[in-house]
Amino acid sequence: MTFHVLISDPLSEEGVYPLRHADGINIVMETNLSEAELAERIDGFDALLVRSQTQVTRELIEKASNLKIIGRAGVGVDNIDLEAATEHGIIVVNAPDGNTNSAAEHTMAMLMGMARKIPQAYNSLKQGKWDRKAYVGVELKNKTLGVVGFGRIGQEVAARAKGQRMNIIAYDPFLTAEKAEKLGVDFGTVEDVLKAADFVTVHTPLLKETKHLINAEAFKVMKDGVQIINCARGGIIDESALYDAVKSGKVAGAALDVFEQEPMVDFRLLELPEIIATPHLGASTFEAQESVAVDVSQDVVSFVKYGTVRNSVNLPSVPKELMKRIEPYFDLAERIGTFLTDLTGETADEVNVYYSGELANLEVGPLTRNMLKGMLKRHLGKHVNDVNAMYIANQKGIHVNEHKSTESRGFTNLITVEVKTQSGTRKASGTLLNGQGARIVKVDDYIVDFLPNGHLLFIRHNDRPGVIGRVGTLLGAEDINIATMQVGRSNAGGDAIMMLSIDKHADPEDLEELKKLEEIESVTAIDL
Ligand SMILES: NC(=O)C1=CN([C@@H]2O[C@H](COP(=O)(O)OP(=O)(O)OC[C@H]3O[C@@H](n4cnc5c(N)ncnc54)[C@H](O)[C@@H]3O)[C@@H](O)[C@H]2O)C=CC1
Ligand SMILES: O=C(O)CCC(=O)C(=O)O
Repeated sequence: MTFHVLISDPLSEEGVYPLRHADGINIVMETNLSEAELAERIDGFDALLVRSQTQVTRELIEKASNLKIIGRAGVGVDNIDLEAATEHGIIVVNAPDGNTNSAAEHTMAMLMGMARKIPQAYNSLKQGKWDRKAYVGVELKNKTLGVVGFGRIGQEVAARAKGQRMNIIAYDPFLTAEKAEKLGVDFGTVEDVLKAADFVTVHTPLLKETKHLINAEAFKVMKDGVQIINCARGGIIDESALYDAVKSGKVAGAALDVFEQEPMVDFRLLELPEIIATPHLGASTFEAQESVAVDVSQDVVSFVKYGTVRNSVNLPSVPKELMKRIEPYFDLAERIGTFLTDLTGETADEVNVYYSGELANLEVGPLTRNMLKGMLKRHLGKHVNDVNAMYIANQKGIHVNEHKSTESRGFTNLITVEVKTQSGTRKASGTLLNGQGARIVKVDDYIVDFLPNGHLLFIRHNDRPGVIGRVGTLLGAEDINIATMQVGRSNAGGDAIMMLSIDKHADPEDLEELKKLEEIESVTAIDL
């Protein structure tokens, strides 16, 4: 089957090499589509690759009934509705490191260009003026650079600024005293940073919390004559507050690569000679563009070939080594989930997943997601996958808890899922037998041993002589052949179960006669 990829923003041709050379992938590059045209075209595509221009909105995602993966050739995913993607089970991948260097270099270029008024001087010179007095700058040496957002780019900028003999003070919620000391920077609160800095540079993502982080209040805290840079995202700095701060002389210079609205429509800020700007060029180098496009292309290829990705934004990525160890359990976990849904015939209020033996030492999140996928797909169909299984469970008010114990109960590995519903608690345990595949080894409190696949009948009955024979006869009368049968009981003459594997699906009417038998309490058909 061909996997169709739509590329809707310009990506480096070298960067899409991995896609072009993978079997079964068809690429369509259409980089001039309007929002409406894209919405018309999107259905039928399995993957969509974008940069920052294409707005991947909820409306677009809802029209994309085949979409499985969105690749962002870059870092910021604020142009993608992540919640809508997750809800629809679409993996979003980005390229977190490919443009770090370029963005840091661009920030330094903006810092130096701003401090020495290079764009302004160049413009003046081009107009035939030899004006040296108007373009006196300031040195960076011994000045303090305040870095707000000390992730990949913030740290790279700081390292370069130290080369200019600047002092660095940074704020990031993840920056600790120990890390700051190791990196040779001071650290403090946002306010500490804004107060101390001669130059401020922001390197956070645009989030609810960072929108207008630099606003009129923040400008008040800063030194008079501060200069400010935004090479991260438009909206982190409140543009209207910046305009006023520059006009009033509080801010002596600003260097902007990104804007609240892109492409820019309101050029008012650029009427101020103190402001220099570029049209979102932070990542626009041949190297960065090739690197980010290669990264997302490789993730799409890996998704098509192996179903795994490296840089998912809405699904925790699983290291290769871990993946090798837990992948064999995916199918078992999913089947236990489906088995329990059929067995209970109800939706769960609470699900407890117990991992024992060697699984207790591993990160088991991906297994829990696969189990939930199995559990939810019965009612929600193919729409559920491991990207949205946990999200959907939470949305539906199902509490999911993971528990681990190294005690192996005689098995080298064991997954036990306990489901609490309105009518009670049911559970099933499964294991992966070396070389023999998956087995369900316990249902409720009964020890069993059956393959979790095909057509199954779970029968609860009273332990009486002859009941097994009568079940066989009645199924025979319905032309249902029994392949295997397991029985278990609490005590002789007490509650008992039969686990039958049968050769074809049993319709409810086929089971009516069975249910009428005096000893039978319940009959549940399960198809895995
Ligand atoms: N102009 C351009 O072309 C480019 C812009 N970018 C933008 O640069 C930004 C940073 O990218 P990276 O450094 O790669 O990301 P990153 O994820 O490595 O770093 C972001 C840092 O911001 C911190 N942060 C989050 N909320 C914060 C808050 N309220 N206050 C202070 N810090 C906060 C995070 O803890 C994190 O350490 C992103 O917005 C990205 O989209 C990235 C590449 C190119
Ligand atoms: O695609 C681009 O050129 C923009 C890069 C960017 O802003 C990012 O990676 O967050």
